[in-house]
Amino acid sequence: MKLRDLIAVLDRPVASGILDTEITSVIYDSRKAGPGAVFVALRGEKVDGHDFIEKALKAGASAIVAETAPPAEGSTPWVHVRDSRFAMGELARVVSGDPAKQLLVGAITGTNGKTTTAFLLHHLLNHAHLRCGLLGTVVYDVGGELKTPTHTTPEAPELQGLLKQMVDNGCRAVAMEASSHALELHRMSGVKVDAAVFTNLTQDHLDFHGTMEDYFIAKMKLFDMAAANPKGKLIVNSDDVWGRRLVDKFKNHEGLVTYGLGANSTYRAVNPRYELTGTTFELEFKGRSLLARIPLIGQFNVYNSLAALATAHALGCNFRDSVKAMQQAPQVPGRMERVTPDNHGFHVFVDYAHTPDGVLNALASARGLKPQRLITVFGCGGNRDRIKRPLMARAAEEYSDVCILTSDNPRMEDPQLIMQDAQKGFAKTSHVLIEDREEAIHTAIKGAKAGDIVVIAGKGHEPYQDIMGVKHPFDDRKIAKRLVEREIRIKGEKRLEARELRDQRDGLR
Ligand SMILES: CC(=O)N[C@H]1[C@@H](OP(=O)(O)OP(=O)(O)OC[C@H]2O[C@@H](n3ccc(=O)[nH]c3=O)[C@H](O)[C@@H]2O)O[C@H](CO)[C@@H](O)[C@@H]1O[C@H](C)C(=O)N[C@@H](C)C(=O)N[C@H](CCC(=O)O)C(=O)O
Ligand SMILES: Nc1ncnc2c1ncn2[C@@H]1O[C@H](COP(=O)(O)OP(=O)(O)OP(=O)(O)O)[C@@H](O)[C@H]1O
Ligand SMILES: N[C@H](CCC[C@H](N)C(=O)O)C(=O)O
Ligand SMILES: [Mg+2]
Repeated sequence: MKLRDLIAVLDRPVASGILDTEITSVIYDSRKAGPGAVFVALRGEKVDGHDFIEKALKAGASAIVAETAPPAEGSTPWVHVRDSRFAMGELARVVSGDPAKQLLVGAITGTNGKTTTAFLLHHLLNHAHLRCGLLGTVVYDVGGELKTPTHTTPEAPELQGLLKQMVDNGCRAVAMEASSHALELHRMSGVKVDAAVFTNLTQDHLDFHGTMEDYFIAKMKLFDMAAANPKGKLIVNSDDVWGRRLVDKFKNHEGLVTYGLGANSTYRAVNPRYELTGTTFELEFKGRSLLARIPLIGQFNVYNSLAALATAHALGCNFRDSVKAMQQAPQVPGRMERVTPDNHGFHVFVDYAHTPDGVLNALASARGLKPQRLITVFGCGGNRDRIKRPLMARAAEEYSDVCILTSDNPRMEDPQLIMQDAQKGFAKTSHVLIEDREEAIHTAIKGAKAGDIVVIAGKGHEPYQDIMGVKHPFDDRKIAKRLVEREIRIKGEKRLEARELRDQRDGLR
């Protein structure tokens, strides 16, 4: 496509140089530059992409998009824009042929529950024979082909490329997470959103957004996008206080639907029953009531299921069929994932709770299963929101009988200092500090007795531990399974030894 045609989509660009240049890709990293690429200079948190324009050109980039005017001399194709991140979204969309136009786009935002709801929606849409892609924290599925994610919501050029692959692979829909970073940084700009879903808003990412209000404003952008689509649907958790603000803002929008456990929701769950193997509840909708069963644990998964069901319905799936299909919902990797066999004496769950509210919800769910004792292993990530650390400790001890505070991904920080930050939130004394995460998990499992539940929170599906920028292989689920098997073996051996001793003693009598 010619640069001239491509930039027609931008708002008042100031272009110079040869505009008939052929453009085949949009990039924002000079190290990936080559012929056919338009390099978009982004002002970053660490460096300024404008400082890499020369490098991009030397590497063969065909054109530049920048927030600065071109140097006086030179004939480089150059497009001067007001906001290069926003421009990048539009350019990436057009270069990829606007794939979202050919897909039903269900996008989920909120502090917690995005991944789970996206997985559930993906399941329901596939079940309704709407071949569906999935983009989020755990996996990118572009229609049968799986990829390891770089971000929860990737940068615009990658995002548009993935959507295009979905279209090429015959997908008709996509279930995607819209992170607040992505919304703030215009990674989704230009994407046509058919259904915007709001799960909840609680404290996280204040290092990036500064205040809860700004964090909320970032999330709200997804709803402006859906509201701009004449067929757009807005699906909101009306039990959440921030959700109610969304409801208020869009109360006159005909695509607005709500869900929750509260009395006035469009989709409402009542009488939930929580068991080790799943949850049942009655689902009320327009005076009808259906019995729903999900193989997922905890009240928060009732919310995630309601969100997915309401969205699938809004996107045209048969409601009754979807409710039935929820019985076969997939286990979301690392979200209250049980690693112990059904008949085991105590149970171990691996969960991704890494916010105060996430921890509270995960542990409340475990409590709902009525354990003898609840043993929690958790830590806080480095180089991220520091304010949440003591709040996570507070949340952990609220429901736990024993808390083992350990290291999560310390990244470039000292794990001892992160733990000290968190420790300030403990009001009681029933906690232990063990920096080595494997040792912490081992201590919890060794100490667990029949009837107990161990929750290992924070890293869920992550297969690594990020220490000083190096990702060391580390998987809570694999480690917990291995340690449980070891305990079973040791206990078995001890029982055998005791029996042999008894037999010997009896033989001696
Ligand atoms: C806070 C944040 O989101 N940062 C994003 C931001 O990085 P940055 O502002 O620090 O960029 P920078 O390193 O200063 O570089 C500025 C520009 O110079 C360019 N550059 C740099 C060096 C060079 O040699 N050549 C060159 O062209 C870079 O490619 C970039 O375009 O822009 C980068 C490129 O556009 C992103 O990759 C990066 O995501 C980083 C990796 C990240 O960790 N983001 C996380 C926090 C994130 O986005 N998380 C959310 C999920 C959050 C949730 O759980 O809800 C997500 O969607 O994944
Ligand atoms: N609806 C919910 N409300 C509150 N907590 C939830 C909800 N759903 C999940 N959680 C908790 O939050 C954790 C993260 O869930 P999930 O991965 O689905 O959310 P997410 O929004 O995608 O998170 P992230 O932004 O980190 O990717 C879960 O492991 C669980 O402990
Ligand atoms: N999406 C989350 C992941 C946190 C996972 C946790 N294990 C940590 O490292 O803090 C974030 O970027 O804050
Ligand atoms: Mg996620």
